[in-house]
Amino acid sequence: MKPLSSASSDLSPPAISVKDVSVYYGDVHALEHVDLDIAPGRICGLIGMNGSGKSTLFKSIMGLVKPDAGTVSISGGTPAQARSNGLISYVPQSEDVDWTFPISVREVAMTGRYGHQNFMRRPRKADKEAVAHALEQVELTDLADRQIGRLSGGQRKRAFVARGIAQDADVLLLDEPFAGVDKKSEATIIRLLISLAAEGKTILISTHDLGSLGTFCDEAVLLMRTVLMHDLPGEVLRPRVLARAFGMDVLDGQVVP
Ligand SMILES: Nc1ncnc2c1ncn2[C@@H]1O[C@H](COP(=O)(O)OP(=O)(O)OP(=O)(O)O)[C@@H](O)[C@H]1O
Repeated sequence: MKPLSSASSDLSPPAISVKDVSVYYGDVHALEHVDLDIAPGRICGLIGMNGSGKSTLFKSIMGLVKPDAGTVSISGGTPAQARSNGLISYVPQSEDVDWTFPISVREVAMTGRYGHQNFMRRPRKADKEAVAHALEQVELTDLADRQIGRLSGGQRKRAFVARGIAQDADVLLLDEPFAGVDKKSEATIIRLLISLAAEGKTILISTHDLGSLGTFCDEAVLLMRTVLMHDLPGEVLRPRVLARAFGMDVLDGQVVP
């Protein structure tokens, strides 16, 4: 496991940099003064109880929610620049996806190639090869032509991970990719994340599965509207820290909603 390094080298900016970000939904203070730097090539686990602001943080990093205060940068640029340059990919929570949309698994993965295509968006050989490779990696080649809604929970998550791989994004955000997912899909996703990080990709992943987090993350962040702790997983996952953050909601290493 790599040691925690909050700062990147002087030459390269952090892959993800969140500076004093606050987000309000009316009178709900979802995030307050969040500071977080993640260096390139790291896998960072994001934990926090329900409503602690994890999804809001992802959406702020993606530029889908505009912070009321503070700034976000992705490899030194704005989230909008990162999105239009295909630098960042997002696996949203299942509830945020319209599963009835008439799009196949292959087409979902192909949306990751939009940044590589011209305005006509006609897939070229390189796009088709990247998608085929991504589907193979997530073990969905056999289901490539199936409508996305006709997949299991784990297969749906893997389809979105395939989109990120096909996109060749530098930064991957995964919002609870293990929720409702079988152990095989979870193991496939974890294996892929480790190999993507070894290639230099940066990964921020939220999960309620605290047991698995310690096995593959380089660092962990405990969020409760603000960053309570950012350290090695072994430090953040200490029972005393978790008991303070989650109260009675930690049972056998699992956060119970
Ligand atoms: N669109 C919205 N409008 C109003 N309030 C919102 C909205 N989205 C989130 N909230 C509120 O903001 C706070 C943070 O929500 P968020 O979804 O970011 O938390 P979370 O940590 O992802 O939760 P969970 O673990 O349940 O997914 C909560 O109090 C939530 O009720």
